[in-house]
Amino acid sequence: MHLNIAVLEGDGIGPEVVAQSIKCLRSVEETFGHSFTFEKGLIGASAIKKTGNPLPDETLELCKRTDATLFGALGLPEFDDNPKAKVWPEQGLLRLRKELGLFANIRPVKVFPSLVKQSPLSKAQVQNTDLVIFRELAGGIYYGVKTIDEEANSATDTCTYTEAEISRITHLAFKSARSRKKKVTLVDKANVLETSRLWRRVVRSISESYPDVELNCLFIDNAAIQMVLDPSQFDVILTDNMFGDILSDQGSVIAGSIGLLPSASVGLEHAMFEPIHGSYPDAAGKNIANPVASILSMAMLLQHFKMNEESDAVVAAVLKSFSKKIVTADILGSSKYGTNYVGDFIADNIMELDGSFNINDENIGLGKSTII
Ligand SMILES: NC(=O)C1=CN([C@@H]2O[C@H](COP(=O)(O)OP(=O)(O)OC[C@H]3O[C@@H](n4cnc5c(N)ncnc54)[C@H](O)[C@@H]3O)[C@@H](O)[C@H]2O)C=CC1
Ligand SMILES: CC(C)CC(=O)C(=O)O
Ligand SMILES: [Mg+2]
Repeated sequence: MHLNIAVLEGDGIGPEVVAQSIKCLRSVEETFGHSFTFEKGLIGASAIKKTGNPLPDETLELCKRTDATLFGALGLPEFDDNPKAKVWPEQGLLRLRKELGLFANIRPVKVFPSLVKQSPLSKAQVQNTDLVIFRELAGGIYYGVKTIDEEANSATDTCTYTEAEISRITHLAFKSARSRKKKVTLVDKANVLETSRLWRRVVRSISESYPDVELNCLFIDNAAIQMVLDPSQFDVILTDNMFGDILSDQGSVIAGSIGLLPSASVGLEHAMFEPIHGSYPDAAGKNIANPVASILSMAMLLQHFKMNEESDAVVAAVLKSFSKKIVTADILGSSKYGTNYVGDFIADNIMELDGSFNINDENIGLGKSTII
């Protein structure tokens, strides 16, 4: 298969972790006889510095005409909370997601057997954790009307959702649950927020079309507790943009490190694959960032194109790196291995599987039918 992939490295550790994914894709290309081409685009702080725009037109056009986008991370401290900044790197990512129609961000949270000890939770609490968060990605408070009144020192952010926005991701979440443990948990704040009440009405109504899937609803504050106490109780978590953003970072602690968790951002026409972490500016250029979240996001890209054997081969190589303790310091404090070394090891160990690797036990937590 030939794929033309847009590569948006972004800022901070973005370029370093994406470089490892490309290395691994070269290995997949060689092992399985595919052909991948890569076209780079600017986004984020580096795009602002070069063009004044966090999402230049060429980048948007690139992502629209290529088969898929591999994204690193963006953001730099000089822009964060800076009242003098006129534009923020994050505006580039939010606009990109909107323009590409990426309405669902699928974030699997899996505790890999060889990393159970890395979780701050006990083995009993985490060993059966295998959940996936369906985070609405194109609406909600991140996109609502904002105001700032400098004189009065007051500001507004507005959270808006429509039935159509809730409905499209809800169907995806229920379809995913059907191929998993048949359970959807809607996480919201319906005791306070009108948008959450709308979510409940729409989701409950849609759930009637999926009688084989159990639906329950949980307030976000309780969900945060439950996720730490007993993450294995969850299968598919369906939630809005901001709650999903925050809850998935919490999930990453359970898995052992935010440097492990991948995601797929999908819509009807386009798809983008991005680690859940940010640009970790303190680590930029130090060769210490964990590349696994980016590499597993790339594995989700392969799944998206039905290259399941190829995706499994990447996951198998990642698992081998865990079992041989070829990991970065966020996983094992005493580790002396850097981003590049771990990336090289994983790329070198991508090979056709001989059948002894049971992907059903060791997958990255994503049922094969979850991606549209
Ligand atoms: N998708 C994106 O591009 C995102 C961008 N951001 C931006 O990133 C910048 C930094 O934000 P933070 O809140 O510090 O979040 P962050 O995710 O960049 O880093 C938080 C902490 O997570 C750990 N971490 C993150 N990635 C890691 C990796 N690959 N390997 C090992 N450890 C890792 C580090 O301990 C780090 O201090 C900000 O400008 C923020 O707006 C934040 C989240 C997502
Ligand atoms: C710009 C932010 C919404 C990025 C982020 O934190 C995320 O998508 O996880
Ligand atoms: Mg986030």
